[in-house]
Amino acid sequence: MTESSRPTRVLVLNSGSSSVKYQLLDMADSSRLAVGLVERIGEKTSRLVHTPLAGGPDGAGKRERTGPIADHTAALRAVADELARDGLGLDSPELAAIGHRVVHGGLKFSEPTVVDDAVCAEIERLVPVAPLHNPANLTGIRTARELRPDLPQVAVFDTAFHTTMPEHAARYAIDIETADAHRIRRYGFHGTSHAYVSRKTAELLGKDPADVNVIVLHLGNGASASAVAGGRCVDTSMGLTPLEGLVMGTRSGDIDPAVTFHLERVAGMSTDEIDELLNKKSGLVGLCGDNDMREIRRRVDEGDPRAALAFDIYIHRLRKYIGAYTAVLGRVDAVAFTAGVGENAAAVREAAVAGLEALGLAVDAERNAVRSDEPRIVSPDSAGTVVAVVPTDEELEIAAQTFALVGGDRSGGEDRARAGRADDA
Ligand SMILES: Nc1ncnc2c1ncn2[C@@H]1O[C@H](COP(=O)(O)OP(=O)(O)O)[C@@H](O)[C@H]1O
Ligand SMILES: CC(=O)OP(=O)(O)O
Ligand SMILES: [Mg+2]
Repeated sequence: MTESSRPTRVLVLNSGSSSVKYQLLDMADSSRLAVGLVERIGEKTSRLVHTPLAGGPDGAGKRERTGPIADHTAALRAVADELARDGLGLDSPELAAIGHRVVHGGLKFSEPTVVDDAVCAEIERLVPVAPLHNPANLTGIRTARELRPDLPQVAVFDTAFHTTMPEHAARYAIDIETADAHRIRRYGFHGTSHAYVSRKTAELLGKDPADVNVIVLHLGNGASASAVAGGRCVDTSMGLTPLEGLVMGTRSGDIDPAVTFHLERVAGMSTDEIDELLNKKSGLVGLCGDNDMREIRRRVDEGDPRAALAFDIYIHRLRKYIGAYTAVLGRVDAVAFTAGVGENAAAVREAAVAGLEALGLAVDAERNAVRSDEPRIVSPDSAGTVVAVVPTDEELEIAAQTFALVGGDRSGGEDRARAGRADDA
């Protein structure tokens, strides 16, 4: 780095309840310098996998270490040590900022925001509506601030992209005073992915995002659908929390809310037990004991009826959302599949649109079977609506938003961040 050049590197942290995923990117050319993952934090068998990529994208220098990592603070210190071993330490003057995925930003944050004490306090206030995610996000931010107090830390919120939803999509039909008193409404999540994928889908179609209507199906462990009209989110399947909507790895998605009263009154379960049941013991794992779609497909192919039922319920819900968002959008230019399941499970894509020719939807078996990291069309040329696989890249999007906010130097970011905020949550 010469004296006049500005730092261009951004470290992105995605802290989950028991894991930290991270990437170091150079935003001068959007290249990746290192990627890694710490998993099973808090257990004896924690594992850190670190891959430096500066010497080439083959991952040849991959390093792995196992052994207890007590908490997220220890995990981030271990990540900092690994980066330092490659000469990419957090003390580097080439680091422009650290970007953090924050799952719940309420209504206050519709833009990426430079973190200060007030922002931390707001993320903390939202813990009850993102109990699996916000506490880990906050620990990541606090540790990173301790390690580099001089560096801008930018929070990029999962909820931000969905703040454009119209009131009729964002509100629940419950007593309006009660809802407002407790800020109960639909916020939506995975917004960084929905924004990135809807934009990439327009690119794949050779069109301006403003001219394209897309249904994005983000199918990972957590899963959500969104309806994006001309680049703006108009509806999404997750709600007050990431529990609503599609069937997920361990979450139920939509249920009759009276199921919870019934569990309490008739089954004698506590609120915490019901929370745990719906968030961690439901969805695919609750239905068939597995939450990994690869394993479920293997069992389906072997004729396992429980796995087949779980798969069918998952697909049925997905198809209902495709139908619903077709009605919400009126005209659908593309349906884009993304995240671990959406990008890799051809059987899910095929089943999700089977028999929907009347909606213009179909997959071409040969195209659908292709494995690739590139965005690609899997529908036949004759289909009225494009079905596409568009790999998501939340880390790149977080890095880009972070870098754009701090302007590649350490001034000005805060004012712009504040200007981007809505009035109140
Ligand atoms: N080849 C594959 N076929 C089917 N499913 C896959 C494949 N690879 C990954 N998955 C699914 O992707 C899921 C993880 O997706 P991902 O987007 O990484 O989730 P998250 O970010 O929520 O951890 C796994 O649970 C697994 O079911
Ligand atoms: C919001 C959410 O569900 O995130 P994840 O898929 O990472 O659990
Ligand atoms: Mg994910």
